[in-house]
Amino acid sequence: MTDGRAAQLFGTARRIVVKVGSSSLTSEADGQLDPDRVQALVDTLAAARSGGREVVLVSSGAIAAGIGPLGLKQRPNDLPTQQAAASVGQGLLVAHYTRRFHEYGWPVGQILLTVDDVTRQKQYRNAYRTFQKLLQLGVVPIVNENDTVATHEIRFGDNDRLAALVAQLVHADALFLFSDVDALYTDHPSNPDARRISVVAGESDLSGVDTSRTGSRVGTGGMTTKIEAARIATSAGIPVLVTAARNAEAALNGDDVGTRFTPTGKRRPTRLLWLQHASYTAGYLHLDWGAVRAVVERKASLLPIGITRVEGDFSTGEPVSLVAPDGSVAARGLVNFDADDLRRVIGHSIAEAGEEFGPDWERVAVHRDVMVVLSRPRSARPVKDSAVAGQR
Ligand SMILES: Nc1ncnc2c1ncn2[C@@H]1O[C@H](COP(=O)(O)OP(=O)(O)O)[C@@H](O)[C@H]1O
Ligand SMILES: N[C@@H](CCC(=O)OP(=O)(O)O)C(=O)O
Repeated sequence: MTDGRAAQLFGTARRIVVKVGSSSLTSEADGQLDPDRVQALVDTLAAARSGGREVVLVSSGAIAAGIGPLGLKQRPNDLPTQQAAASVGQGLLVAHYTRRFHEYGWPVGQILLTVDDVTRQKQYRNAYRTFQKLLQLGVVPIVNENDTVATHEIRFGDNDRLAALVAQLVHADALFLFSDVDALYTDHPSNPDARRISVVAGESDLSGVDTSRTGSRVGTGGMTTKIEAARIATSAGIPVLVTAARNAEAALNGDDVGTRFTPTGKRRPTRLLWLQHASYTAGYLHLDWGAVRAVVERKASLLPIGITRVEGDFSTGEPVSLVAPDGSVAARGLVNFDADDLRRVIGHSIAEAGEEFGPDWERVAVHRDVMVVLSRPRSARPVKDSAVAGQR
């Protein structure tokens, strides 16, 4: 895709997901919600809505908005206080948005999501239908993680990845990630030698880019989570623009601002994409190499005979990771057995399982129709992948 075309895509995208970070909604002095910043963002988004575009806003800032009313000095670091601050702040945040959008005649609807809502098939479908209905009714959905009930194990923690999953979920034409920094740079922007990267067309454009320093006092994840979010969205064919919230109008117009991530994958039906990028896995099925090859190369269903070990305490229908003997995750899928039942049949053929336990047991462990093979095998235990059942 040429640069000009990519730019045009952002200017013409009809259904857009806009994510705004805490750093863009708060005042630098005290980290508390800044109504003027909220107003400036709403001015731009309401204009886009009035121009016929469908807007889904993923807004951080609940914890920041709770700082003042709770008399806290700064953003809390411990989970219970974060949950309390989010509980107080989320209502205030949405009240601001409701008032501002109302001035332009647009109703807003709050959607608080947990990891389960975008990882479990039934909840995913349910969330999809809710978004569809809201958009059909002309509502601007305002999304945040349900921080008040999220725990360390089952938490996105940052809204960047959540926004990418929401962009997939609603089949967005483009995803905008608004932050306090105007683009991705080759190094932390405080380094005078850091240069803006205007287009990322693939992984090679990211080689040598340093995002190790985290960002603002109130934000989470810095640029690292934005790049990960961009990977998720672009692999589903959705272009991503990272820039500062103050550039929102220019970004929505398709002007040359920020960093554009061009699609790397084709637009596909989203039925299984959530599985690929789900942070939550209910358990791990350790496979022998024969089973890995069958699943990855022949796109076959996974049979119990190819499983050497079952880890976790999952129920039928939950997402599990399929782990190769070298520890990489080769695929993810919805498991066809409860963990304890699966332990009884691993290493056996389907016929043997049927003979021993009855015809109900004659089934594959993970059917290929509910499995995604990962194009980039992942380490079995990335930080976010540690939410194994048993801790839940
Ligand atoms: N290579 C880089 N290019 C741009 N920003 C970077 C880079 N590395 C780290 N950062 C930091 O990432 C921050 C944005 O992330 P974050 O504070 O989490 O924002 P938000 O709250 O908008 O999600 C920037 O303010 C900047 O300090
Ligand atoms: N869900 C949290 C946001 C987490 C967070 O800080 O995200 P971000 O500012 O986007 O890096 C909140 O509303 O406070």
